[in-house]
Amino acid sequence: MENVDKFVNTPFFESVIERTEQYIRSGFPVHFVGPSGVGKTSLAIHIARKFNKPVTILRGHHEMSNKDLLGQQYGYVKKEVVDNYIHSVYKKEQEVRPFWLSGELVEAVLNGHTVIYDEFTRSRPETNNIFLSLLEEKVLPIYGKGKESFIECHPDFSIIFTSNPEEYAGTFHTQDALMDRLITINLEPCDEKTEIEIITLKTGLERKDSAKLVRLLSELRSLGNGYSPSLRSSMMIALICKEHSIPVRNRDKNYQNICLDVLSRPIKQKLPHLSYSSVQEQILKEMQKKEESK
Ligand SMILES: Nc1ncnc2c1ncn2[C@@H]1O[C@H](COP(=O)(O)OP(=O)(O)OP(=O)(O)O)[C@@H](O)[C@H]1O
Repeated sequence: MENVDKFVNTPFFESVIERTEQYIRSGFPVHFVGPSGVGKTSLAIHIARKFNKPVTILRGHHEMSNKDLLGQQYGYVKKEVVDNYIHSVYKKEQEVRPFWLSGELVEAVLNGHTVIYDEFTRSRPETNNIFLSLLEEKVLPIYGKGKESFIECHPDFSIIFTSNPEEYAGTFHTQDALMDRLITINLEPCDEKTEIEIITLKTGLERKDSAKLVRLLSELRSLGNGYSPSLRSSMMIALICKEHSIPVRNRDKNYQNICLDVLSRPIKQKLPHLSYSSVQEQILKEMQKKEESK
């Protein structure tokens, strides 16, 4: 689908985009924090493109190490020069030196890329330590490469971090010193109008059907705490309905089944005291309520 990568911009995003651009142009790194599926990565990519520099995306994970970011020795290269120009003289010179493969962050720092470090709290704090000097002193320390111990940061280099809130499974507590260097913006879930726009544009579902789906999701989100089911869930349902010509009608059995399959897990997460079947009853009850109130 042609609109898959398109960022849907509505008044909801205007202020945060403007502020982020200002902070970055003043040389400060920005950090978007928010629940899963709220649109942090999409927003970061959209803003990063505005700087007209190559965009490097790093994705944090438990196994990420300094070697991934900075590079590492990757075997050896051997150079051999044989001089046999005069028959009676045979000279051979050999040079063996370690082959260094630069990490992605090095390229980005040297060449002034805009970096998105997505889900950075999924990397270990000790891995993220290198950002302390990069963000403050504008130098990147290079370990294990002999004499050259740091590289200077290109003036165009900028960086946007994203993360889920700390209580999310699989995230590490970030060192205060790193948090202190970032401007952290808490991303709230978008408003209904924006969600309808995103679904309509990205899945091709008719606007009135997107609106119906978003209303149902909003009701279900108001049960329990937190932002769930996410925008990802509404897009999944919309795309399946669109591609298989399933009517977005609360009494339609196929539509009900898709909603139950996609929504039961996230709703159960919000309402852990309920059994799986009670969660499904709750979803169906909400769907019936909507149908009656039409
Ligand atoms: N403004 C937008 N325009 C178009 N699509 C969007 C927009 N915001 C979010 N989306 C879509 O919603 C889905 C979730 O967005 P995204 O991956 O950016 O969320 P996230 O907050 O980074 O999630 P996670 O924390 O799980 O990585 C994606 O399919 C994305 O394309």
